[in-house]
Amino acid sequence: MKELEERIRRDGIVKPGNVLKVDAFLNHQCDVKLFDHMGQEWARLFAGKQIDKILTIEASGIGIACVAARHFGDVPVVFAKKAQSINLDGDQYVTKVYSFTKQREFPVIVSKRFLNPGEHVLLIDDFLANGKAMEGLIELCREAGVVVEGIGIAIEKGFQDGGAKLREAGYDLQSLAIVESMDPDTGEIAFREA
Ligand SMILES: O=P(O)(O)OC[C@H]1O[C@H](OP(=O)(O)OP(=O)(O)O)[C@H](O)[C@@H]1O
Ligand SMILES: O=c1[nH]c(=O)c2nc[nH]c2[nH]1
Repeated sequence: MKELEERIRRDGIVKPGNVLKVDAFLNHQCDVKLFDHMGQEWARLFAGKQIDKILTIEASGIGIACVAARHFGDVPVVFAKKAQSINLDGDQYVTKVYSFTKQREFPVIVSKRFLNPGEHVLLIDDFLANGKAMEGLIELCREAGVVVEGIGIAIEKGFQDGGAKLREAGYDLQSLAIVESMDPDTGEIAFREA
């Protein structure tokens, strides 16, 4: 998606350690108009699929998933929580995920009330790196008996192996921008050709 690639080139900062900082528009300050265009693009890419619900993971996936839902018939958005809370009651699907930016493991929790067997779910997130967040969500979906119709990612870092693993496993993975390489010294970013 050209608009997203141009925005990454303009406002993204390449940091050491394979980190792309896009907090000016994606995961701290949010450009809602850009999110809307991303939702529109996913709706085009997943056209014809049955999507009953969107599932994402806190924190950065939530805003993007909510705006995207407007393009999927206002389906509900469920986000997996990364901490237990007195507000989380009843039966839960729980797994663990290693957080790329926080560099530690978190529980990943969804109340059983919000994932019903047989539902068709679209997974959405801001980043795909090593695939740990997606693996966690897929595990919860497997436990719940829901069908993963597709995976929509804003930025995939193609030089990390999350995307390759998911495609190999047969998932319909649609990343709006795939960073092929990035250089923290020059700030140069190369995208995979569509
Ligand atoms: O493919 P992976 O290696 O799992 O990396 C991608 C995940 O990393 C980030 O989550 P993180 O927990 O770092 O930050 P967040 O709380 O801002 O979402 C991002 O939001 C994705 O969920
Ligand atoms: O802001 C971010 N930049 C990244 O490079 C990244 N990788 C996973 N999650 C990420 N979040």
